[in-house]
Amino acid sequence: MPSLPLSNAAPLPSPSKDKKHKSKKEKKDTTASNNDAVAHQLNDAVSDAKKKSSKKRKKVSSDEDEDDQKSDTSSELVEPQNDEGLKSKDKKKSKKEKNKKAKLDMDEEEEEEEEVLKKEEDPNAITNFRISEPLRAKLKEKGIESLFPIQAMTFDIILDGSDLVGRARTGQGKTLAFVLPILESLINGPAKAFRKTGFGRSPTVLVLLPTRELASQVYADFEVYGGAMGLSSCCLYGGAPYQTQESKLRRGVDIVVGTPGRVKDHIERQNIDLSQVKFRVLDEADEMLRMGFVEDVELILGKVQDVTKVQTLLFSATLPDWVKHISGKFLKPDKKTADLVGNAKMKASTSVRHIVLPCNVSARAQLIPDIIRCYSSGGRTIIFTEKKESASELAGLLPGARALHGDIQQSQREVTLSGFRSGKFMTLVATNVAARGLDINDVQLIIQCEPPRDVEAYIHRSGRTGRAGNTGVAVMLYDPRRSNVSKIERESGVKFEHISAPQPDDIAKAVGGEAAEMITQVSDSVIPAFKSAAEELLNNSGLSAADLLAKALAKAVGFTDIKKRSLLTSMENYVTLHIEIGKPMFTPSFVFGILRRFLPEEQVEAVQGLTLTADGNGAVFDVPAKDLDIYLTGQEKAGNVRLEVLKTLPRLQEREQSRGGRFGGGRGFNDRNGGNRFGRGGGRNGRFGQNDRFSNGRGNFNKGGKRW
Ligand SMILES: Nc1ncnc2c1ncn2[C@@H]1O[C@H](COP(=O)(O)OP(=O)(O)OP(=O)(O)O)[C@@H](O)[C@H]1O
Repeated sequence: MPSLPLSNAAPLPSPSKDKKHKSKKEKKDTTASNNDAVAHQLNDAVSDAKKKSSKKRKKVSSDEDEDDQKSDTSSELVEPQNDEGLKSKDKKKSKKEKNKKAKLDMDEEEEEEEEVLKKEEDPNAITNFRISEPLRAKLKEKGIESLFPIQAMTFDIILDGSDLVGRARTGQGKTLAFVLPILESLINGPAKAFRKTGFGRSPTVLVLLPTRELASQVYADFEVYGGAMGLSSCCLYGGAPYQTQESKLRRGVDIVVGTPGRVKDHIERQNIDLSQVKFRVLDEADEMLRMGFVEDVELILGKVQDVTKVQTLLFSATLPDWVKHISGKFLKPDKKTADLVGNAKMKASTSVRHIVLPCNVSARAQLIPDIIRCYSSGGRTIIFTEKKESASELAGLLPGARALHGDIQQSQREVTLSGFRSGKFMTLVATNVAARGLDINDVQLIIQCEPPRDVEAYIHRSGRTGRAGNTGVAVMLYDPRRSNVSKIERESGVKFEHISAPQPDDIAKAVGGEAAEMITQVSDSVIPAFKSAAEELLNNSGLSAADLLAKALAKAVGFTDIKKRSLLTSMENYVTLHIEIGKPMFTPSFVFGILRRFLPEEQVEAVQGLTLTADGNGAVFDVPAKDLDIYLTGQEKAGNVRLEVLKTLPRLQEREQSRGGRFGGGRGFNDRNGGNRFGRGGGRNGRFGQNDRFSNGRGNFNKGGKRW
């Protein structure tokens, strides 16, 4: 299979773009870029033009200066003007107009020069591609002046008619990588000849995506850019009324974007004729095929009349081997591959700070608001839970948060997502329904409540931030006793930053400035009104003015109390201890045996999260802060046992999860008693059964499970 270079470097536009469909200007430019001699000439021309332009600029500005000086002098005249004066003013006026015209001509010339320079400096400038004027204008309007690497790399391949498998990290613009060349092909390229026109026309483009939200996002892009080219689109997804979709299809559309379930329904209802489709796109292909949609996808794609005349494109940030294997089913043997991830170790977004933080299930709800305070930079946060119920429950516990998952009615899902996009609320708690593809402005922080079951989910969830060259933070909570953090680290190539729960100092640092700002913004008009109460407080509280002000600052940002958290489970009012006995420790039950030798049963029972250290020489566990002395004095009776309060958490032994078995399943966010407290044994099987998955257009996302 022909494969393109595995590199992250912005590729040069390929020579193939010179073959067809060029405007005069593009022809000139692209030919130059592919021919050294011409390139030289172009360079010379550019520098000549630059010189000329700077000379001209100098001339115009000196004329202007002169003129300005003269007019400055004349403006000093306050006497009524005689004829001479008027004549000289007319002269000046016409000179000024001439200069103005020269300046306008210059502006145009300069603009053109700038374009030439841009093309020279940036090989990915949109002017270097066969992108026609209306599309260029729309891209410019959206602030897009140059293509991202995956777009530049695949533009010609797609426009010239090849099937393609495309992979680039999250947020690198894969959507426009297929939208732009498809649109150009329909209007000015090979697909133009085949495109149906007129009322009731059948679609030429079919794009399939795994979720409704993603379908409507990609549809929006086709509306914007396709609309600029006079093409119409429709979006078919479940949970929305059939009627509107049907009437759009009846009127005829050029592009259909949808989820497999609803598209299949329309086929069965004979609402849609896919026989004339010339482009088939599988976006987030691996997810769609993994979710048991293979048969539906096959059925839908199989509706085209002549498969040899159809171009098929497959895109994702993750393309596991089994997808590459299956792609042979849908794509032609001479398909091209554009892989910007390739064999690179790092598969996840490189503009995201990837962090892991140990946390007991019961501590999540209290911990998350502080993580948001410390890491969201005031932007939006998306929190991922494994289960739908957990998403609803957590959204209910976090002020100003809303839930998004497959059990929520479609109309509500849309309201929620648009509220989040528009900034009506800043925290979204979602299942994997929001993991793929969603592109939401200013998402600064991703929190995953526990490690996902596979590396692809980690890559996509963390990729909801750090998009299009921006940076972001992804924090993953985990239970060190039973997590698959190392597996995710290994498979994603991410080097996780290990941190502990934010402590009062961290929180104060994060929100102290905001609190001070709030106080200083209060008008001085309040002082006379509140002064006597303030003085009374100062005199009677026994606290200094600074202490009282500290309290006021805390209260201004919502704190009436601030507690230390343990390093191990992130639980409030717990302290993390380290135990050593001068020889290796192999199992948690062995450590419990040791504790029983010198502690009353009640204290042993109160131990939380006991985990062996990675070096095998000790263990760590949490104890209630109020009983710390009982533990520390207890050790004095126990010979070679050394207990100490930890300041930083050492690397811990991880017990990797087997597929399908997870820890802590079914426990609520506030349930301290459920689950397997001492980490003995594995999780509960069937954790990823039916109710763990989000639903598709027909509520059956999980019908087949992974089959490849
Ligand atoms: N050439 C470009 N210049 C500037 N911004 C761009 C360009 N191309 C795309 N973008 C913006 O980059 C963002 C990410 O694009 P897109 O959603 O297509 O990424 P993606 O690679 O499909 O990500 P994911 O794998 O998460 O689905 C979008 O906001 C998009 O508008």
